[in-house]
Amino acid sequence: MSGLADFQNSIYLQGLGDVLPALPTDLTRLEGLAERALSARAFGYVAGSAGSEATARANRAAFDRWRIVPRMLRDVAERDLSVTVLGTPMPSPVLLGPIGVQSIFHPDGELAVARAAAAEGLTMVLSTASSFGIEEVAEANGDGPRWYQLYWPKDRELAVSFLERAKAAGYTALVVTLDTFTLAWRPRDLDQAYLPFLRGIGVANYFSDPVFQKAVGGPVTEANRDMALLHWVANFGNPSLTWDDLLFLREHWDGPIALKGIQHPDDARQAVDAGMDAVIVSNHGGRQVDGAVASLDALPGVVDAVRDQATVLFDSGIRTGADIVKALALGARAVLVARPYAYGLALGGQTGVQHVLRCLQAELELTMALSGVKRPDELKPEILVRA
Ligand SMILES: Cc1cc2nc3c(=O)[nH]c(=O)nc-3n(C[C@H](O)[C@H](O)[C@H](O)COP(=O)(O)O)c2cc1C
Ligand SMILES: O=C(O)C(=O)c1ccccc1
Repeated sequence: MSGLADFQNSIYLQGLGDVLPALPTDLTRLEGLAERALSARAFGYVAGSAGSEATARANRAAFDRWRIVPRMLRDVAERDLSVTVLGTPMPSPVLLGPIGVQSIFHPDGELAVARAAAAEGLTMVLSTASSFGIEEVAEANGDGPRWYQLYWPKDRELAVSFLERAKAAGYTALVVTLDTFTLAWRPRDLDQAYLPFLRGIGVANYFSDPVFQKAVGGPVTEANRDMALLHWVANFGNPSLTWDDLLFLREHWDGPIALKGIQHPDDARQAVDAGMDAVIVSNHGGRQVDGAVASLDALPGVVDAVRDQATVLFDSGIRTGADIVKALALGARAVLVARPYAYGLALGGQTGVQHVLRCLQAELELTMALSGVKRPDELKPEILVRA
């Protein structure tokens, strides 16, 4: 028995005093509960995907087409899920993926998530589009491990300022998201004509930035707020970036860099050629290209292309411990989870996020052990069959 699965025992023991878990332990049920807890706008924003949402469905269906074949009598008494990813030690191969504008889910937003991540020792990836600033979130995260996700703005000076602030605030690795230089066609948000940024939510890092402030004639007040929001819209994403631009990032960030949003093996190879440390196989949880390949189906090709020349991480569609087993078996070194912890945040603040993280890790550990696996690096494609 190891620490992660102790969570299971503690639940049963609390039951002896008639205390039940505050939230379901089947994390696939959280979305339905969050729908009741959140405003229609906030729920549509988090649960929604691009277009007909075919990619989001494909992400889930891809997990279901792989099945685990458990092995017996392999002495799994001593289990160890810890890994080190891009220099960051982790108790299990699970990270909190970047999610913007978290204050629409809970007033404490990223601060609650930063505290939850630190309490569990897991790495959080802070979005550029956070509702609280880089420095405030770092403070809430304390000694917890943290990475920074960059939405690369048009203004290079602003990009450099974000990187310098993240470095100074103790974020150790950089995640550069490539698939969202503009938001996709998202009917749930369009039908409600809802974009949080235009309401001034999710722009904290911009409004607090000295370079941004210089461009809008000083600190953002009521007087220049509309102008500042228009400047945000004009600057948020940069559709003209190419592979050559990555050199600029390398020059301004001296830690590890991961490219997020990779699906094609050739793009993965280009990332390696550009000296990147990692790629994150992701289709943004189906929120960008409707009708795209399921992220899990894209994973083996990327792993094959990269071999051991870069670290391969994975996200999009992870909801259970078994999903994590499948992604690791197909070659991911670790996974990022997103919507499940946003639902935990909506339903229970910091405690809700910790519930999600504990359930996922306990279920991962138990599923591995019951399948005959003690450590993440023992997970190989051979443990899976096609359904
Ligand atoms: C509400 C919401 C906001 C997001 N914001 C960001 C973001 O700011 N930066 C980013 O790189 N990815 C963002 N993502 C994408 C996630 O990091 C992740 O790639 C995706 O949601 C993974 O799929 P999952 O939700 O099925 O776990 C966001 C996702 C959601 C649901
Ligand atoms: O909503 C998103 O998926 C997302 O990644 C995003 C994009 C712009 C700002 C904040 C979040």
